[in-house]
Amino acid sequence: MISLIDVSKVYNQKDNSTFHAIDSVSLSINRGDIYGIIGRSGAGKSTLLRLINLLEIPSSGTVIVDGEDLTNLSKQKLRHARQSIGMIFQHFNLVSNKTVLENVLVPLELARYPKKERLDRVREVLRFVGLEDLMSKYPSQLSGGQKQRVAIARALANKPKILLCDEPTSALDPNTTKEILEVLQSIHKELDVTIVIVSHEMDLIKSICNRVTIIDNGQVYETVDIKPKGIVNSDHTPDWFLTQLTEERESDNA
Ligand SMILES: Nc1ncnc2c1ncn2[C@@H]1O[C@H](COP(=O)(O)OP(=O)(O)OP(=O)(O)O)[C@@H](O)[C@H]1O
Repeated sequence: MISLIDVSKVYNQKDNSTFHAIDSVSLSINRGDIYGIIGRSGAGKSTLLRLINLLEIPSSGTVIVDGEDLTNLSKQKLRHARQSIGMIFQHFNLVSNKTVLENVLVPLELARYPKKERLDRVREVLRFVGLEDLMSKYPSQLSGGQKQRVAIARALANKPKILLCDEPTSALDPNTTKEILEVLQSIHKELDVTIVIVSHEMDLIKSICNRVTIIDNGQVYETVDIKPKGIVNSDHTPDWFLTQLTEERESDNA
């Protein structure tokens, strides 16, 4: 589904030296994978993800998505190919002065989706993420989890085959993280979308990914197949918080 062949991304530094953010990376992601990319801060995870849809143009190497060499396409053809690759971000990247409905409309307008069918499609994807009732709200009126759902709906609008997720739950609490992971899992199962997730959170990666690449210093350190553990139930109720805060005090007093 996705092949990166000997891909590098080199940045020019202010002192005229060069920095290899991604250094000769080759990897393949199969159709149907929930593929994790993990590594420490600055390892190159986000850069690698953005090379898959050419948000970052590789300095060298080849990026093949669904049989098409993206590195060889004209701007217009690349724009078209990108419609089958949705993306979500840590901080949601919604347009603040547009409503939920208008945010989800944007990619449909850009893709020249048939005008008469746009509203139905917006409703359909918002229903899928459970937000149909909030269509006329603005992002500032939503919780973090709701904002990420809108971002997911926007990413799904053009019926992508691949969803790229850059730290999708890093700005969310454990309860909301669980909800978003469940949405990602249903996208994978029900819509047959291949998912690539960048995260530094080991629990997240272990819960839903079936294959994981560890990135270090811009290079592939190792790729492993794993058995996803399932999404942990993190029902952090007020009682849970209280117990966490007081159990140490009680054992100190014992
Ligand atoms: N536009 C840029 N110009 C110069 N250097 C860059 C640019 N973008 C990223 N880098 C550098 O490339 C390296 C990899 O960055 P990247 O954001 O991909 O890492 P990461 O693993 O996602 O880190 P984090 O987990 O902290 O987000 C970092 O050292 C970063 O400073």
